[in-house]
Amino acid sequence: MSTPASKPVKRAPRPHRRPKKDPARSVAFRALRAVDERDAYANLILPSLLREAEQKGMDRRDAALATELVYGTLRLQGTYDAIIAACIDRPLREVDPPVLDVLSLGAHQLLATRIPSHAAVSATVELARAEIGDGRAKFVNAVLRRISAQDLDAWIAQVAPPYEEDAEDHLAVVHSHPRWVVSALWDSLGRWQPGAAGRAAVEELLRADNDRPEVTLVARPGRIATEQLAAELPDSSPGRWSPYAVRLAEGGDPGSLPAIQQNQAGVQDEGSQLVALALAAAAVDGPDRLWLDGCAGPGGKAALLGALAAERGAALVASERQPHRARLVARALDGNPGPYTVITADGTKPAWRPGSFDRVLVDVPCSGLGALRRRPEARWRRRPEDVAGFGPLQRDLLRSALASVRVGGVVGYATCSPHLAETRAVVDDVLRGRADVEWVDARPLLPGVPALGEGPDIQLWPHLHGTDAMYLALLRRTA
Ligand SMILES: C[S@@+](CC[C@H](N)C(=O)[O-])C[C@H]1O[C@@H](n2cnc3c(N)ncnc32)[C@H](O)[C@@H]1O
Repeated sequence: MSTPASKPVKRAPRPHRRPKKDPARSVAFRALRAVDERDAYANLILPSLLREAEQKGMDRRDAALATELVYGTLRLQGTYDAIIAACIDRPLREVDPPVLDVLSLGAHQLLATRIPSHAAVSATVELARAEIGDGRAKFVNAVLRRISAQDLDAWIAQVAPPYEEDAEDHLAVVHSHPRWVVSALWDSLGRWQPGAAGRAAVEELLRADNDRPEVTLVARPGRIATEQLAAELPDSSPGRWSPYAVRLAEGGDPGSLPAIQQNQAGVQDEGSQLVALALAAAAVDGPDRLWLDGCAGPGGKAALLGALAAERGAALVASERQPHRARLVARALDGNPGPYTVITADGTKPAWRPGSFDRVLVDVPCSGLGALRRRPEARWRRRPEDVAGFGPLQRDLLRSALASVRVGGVVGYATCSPHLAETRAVVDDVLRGRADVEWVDARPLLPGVPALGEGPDIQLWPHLHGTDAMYLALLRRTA
């Protein structure tokens, strides 16, 4: 029996397989899109996406993975962009932003986590199928396979320009900072640490910006003892410099602590604690009854100042221009052991008589280049012109603070930026030609804190002090 010539068989189309659900990567992708599209802040959008996903059953491990993916990808975006650019044959700016976000998430898993390469590629391609479609998923697959061909060090050696040719460009790619930020940080480090601002030191600083910062709490004096707060947190360790600081073990959730819920303690970087402590420790001539925080929102320093003021029978006025931030200040001060008032006011047009206060803090709006550890997207969003933009307001707020303090009283001018244009340059400009103000050396007011430079003002550094890069100048009215 002969078999009939077989007809060409028409292959049945492969059944469409739905992409697998991966809650961690999907949350991470949505967070990156929100940061990119809506200028969302990762530290605000991510917790709300996680809460939503947890209600649908996401577990803690996936939440931790999503957090690592979002923060890690945003921090190392500059390095990943250079690597992705080397793996595609068109300019990076021609890649659709959602595709680029998926690629960056994949690059982070491949180059900076312990996720095995095959799992990182397949999970990211699944994510691409679910979020941006099958066609683009193929492109993602091809690019990720190229990226997976070598490790991060090999990629950096390939894509970063040689240090000897252009040191700042090299560091910008290796440590994932915009070039202008590398330049500004290096200038400032050179000003404050002249003997220790070579390549190794600036690399340590840039690396510290890419480390996950530990969470530090402040035990507000008069409300809870530091030891008592520490006892509530078994794996915590004492602060390095502030007697009120308690450092949380990794993975702790401070929001759930009774001491935080009752305002006895707060989340506060040690650098911010030191600013408040130094201002409170500065000598004033005469009475010490009324303190002002002129830029108080959201209220971290005001809450510490209020507690310190209460200990010596002084009152605090906490002033903030934006009503919603003034409400946060009121919440932070709620239950303060001594008298305080929260007002909504423009600090450049004081709502009080000149010379009303014994101590004044102005923690002015700034570029935030000292807190890049905490705000992973900030370095990509900020522009050099922002720094110049803050200048007039910073000068006005300092002038106004000097007018608000009485003769013999002290003003603290603080920024969470080490950019010289926002720190010493502002103070020098405001003091130029004035004979009624003297510098107070801030260094002895921070006992035990090393590497504070030649004074009288101080600059803290993440790599040297483990704090945000806070700046503080203390100034006394003399006439
Ligand atoms: C760096 S933040 C202060 C942080 C605060 N000291 C803390 O530790 O929580 C600067 C604050 O100044 C406020 N601000 C901006 N312009 C102001 C003005 N003209 N008068 C008063 N506050 C102002 C901003 O709204 C912002 O809340």
